[in-house]
Amino acid sequence: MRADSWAFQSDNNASRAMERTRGRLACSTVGLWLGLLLLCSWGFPGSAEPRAPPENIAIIGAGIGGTSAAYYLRQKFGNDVKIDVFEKGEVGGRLATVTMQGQEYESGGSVIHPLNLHMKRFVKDLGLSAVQSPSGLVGVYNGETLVYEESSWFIINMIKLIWHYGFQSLRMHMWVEDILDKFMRIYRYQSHDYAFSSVEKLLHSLGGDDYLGLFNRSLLETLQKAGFSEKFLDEIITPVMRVNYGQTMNINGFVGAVSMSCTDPGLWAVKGGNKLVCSRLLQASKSNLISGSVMSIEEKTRTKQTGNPTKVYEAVYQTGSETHSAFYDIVLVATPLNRKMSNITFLNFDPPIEEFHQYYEPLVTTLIKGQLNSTVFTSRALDEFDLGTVLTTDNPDLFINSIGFVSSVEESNNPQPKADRSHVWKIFSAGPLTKEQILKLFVSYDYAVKRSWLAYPHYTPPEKCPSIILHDRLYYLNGMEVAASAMEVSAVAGYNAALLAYHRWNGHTHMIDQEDLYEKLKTEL
Ligand SMILES: Cc1cc2nc3c(=O)[nH]c(=O)nc-3n(C[C@H](O)[C@H](O)[C@H](O)COP(=O)(O)OP(=O)(O)OC[C@H]3O[C@@H](n4cnc5c(N)ncnc54)[C@H](O)[C@@H]3O)c2cc1C
Ligand SMILES: CC(C)=CCC/C(C)=C/CC/C(C)=C/CSC[C@H](N)C(=O)O
Repeated sequence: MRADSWAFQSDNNASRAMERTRGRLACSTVGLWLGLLLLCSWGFPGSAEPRAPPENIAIIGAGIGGTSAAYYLRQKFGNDVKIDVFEKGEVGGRLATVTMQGQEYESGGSVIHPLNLHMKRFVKDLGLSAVQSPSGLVGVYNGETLVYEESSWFIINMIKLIWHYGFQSLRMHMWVEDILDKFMRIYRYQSHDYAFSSVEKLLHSLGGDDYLGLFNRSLLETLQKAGFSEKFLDEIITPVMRVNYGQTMNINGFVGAVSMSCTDPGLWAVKGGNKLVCSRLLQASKSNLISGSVMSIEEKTRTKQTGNPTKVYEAVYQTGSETHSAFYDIVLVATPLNRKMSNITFLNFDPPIEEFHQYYEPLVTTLIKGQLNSTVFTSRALDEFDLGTVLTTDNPDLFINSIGFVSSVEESNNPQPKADRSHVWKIFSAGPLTKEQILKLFVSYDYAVKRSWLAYPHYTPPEKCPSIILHDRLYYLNGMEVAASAMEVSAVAGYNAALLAYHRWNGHTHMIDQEDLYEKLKTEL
């Protein structure tokens, strides 16, 4: 009510009324100030003045997941927080190279999709450059013969594909494109700072129940229901799953689509090696790299300089033969949690943090410089053999998943064979190759280098992804690999965990697990 409306009343009434008004105004002014004070200390919804940042954050693992999380945590929390990144092996993790005759070759994560926007952005912002991945002709071998061979003539290829499989190849392409389009919604959500507390909620936000359904059903079931023929699935889809994930069509439909997207043109890699992205992210985030293995995490109460008792996490870690410990306000676990890969114990949590038993598929990468014995695959002589990659069908007699020629991390074009027609070839197999097996594949060879991996989750849908929030301020990134394992997915997981940690620290609940984000953000520029 406005005070001037009382001016027409009698003096007494007016003065009493004025007093009442002043009283009310005083009350409401006090109320207003109190309200303002409270809002300042709690934060305005939406435009929050963040609470003081955490003092110390730990990230366990310096692969692409951990280093991208460090980068985004720095952006969100600013320069006052100390970020320690623990790494028990090499920075890069599953992004790694092997050296042959002074040249480096990718032995882990190799190819990046042209629409992997986080990786693209990293390369641009961190002063790196991209090289095109080799795109030789592809053939499919079933143990007896090449059941499919690509031609260098686009039109002949189309005719061959339609002749063998009708329009299934085109339909497959459209199916993958739709899934990729929806995946790309995550970039919009993340650029608006939205975070998700579970992988299921993230997938659901991308495309609703159908999208989540992809993750819960096998690729085989999904594609059979969609009417793809057994011949097409055996001769085209299975070989692609074998080269990319070393598994069959029993993997989930989402990772199946991610794998199929590797048949798109324009795949690329980072000049000098993909692992450079990780070391540059560490530098750019001004993190402190600790070369050590984290053994346990336990919640403790500590009295900080302010005198207030505060809950923190104690990380016990080993560097060489020495054991140390340090305290953190927030911890991000950026490595698969299983005994063989990270062996981290969560001590005295109530309720206990569950043990994860995700089985990771053993896979061996062998790089060989030599002259291929093309007669293994075809009766044609080597000088008529023009395939750059041979994929294989699901035949138990075959001892390789694939073989393909590769270029070094410095080469920017398709590798040229040497005068003796020798190339560097990369072979994926479930186990290490014996000398006899190598001699079967090569007429002669100069060098062979192998690297064994626990490469990807063994996919067995329907699956439940581990929670991203393991405890109050303790986060887990690699549950996302249960949906699909790829560099870009780890970068998405790293960004999501950084946003989640930031919003939960500041109480921004409205930025977490928003429903219908796609619709809500449609009108935003
Ligand atoms: C052979 C192979 C080929 C691949 N090809 C591709 C590809 O072409 N394209 C693609 O996109 N993806 C590919 N991938 C998948 C991709 O490499 C991974 O999805 C991605 O690199 C995983 O990154 P990450 O940071 O989540 O995990 P990791 O890279 O595994 O990082 C985890 C890190 O944590 C460290 N660590 C573990 N425990 C501890 C501990 N207790 N204390 C301290 N440190 C610890 C590890 O040493 C490791 O460095 C491939 C993977 C393999 C193995
Ligand atoms: C996340 C999205 C939408 C796309 C990523 C596509 C991609 C690059 C997936 C990687 C799949 C993978 C694990 C490939 C391993 S083998 C790669 C290559 N054939 C090689 O020879 O090294």
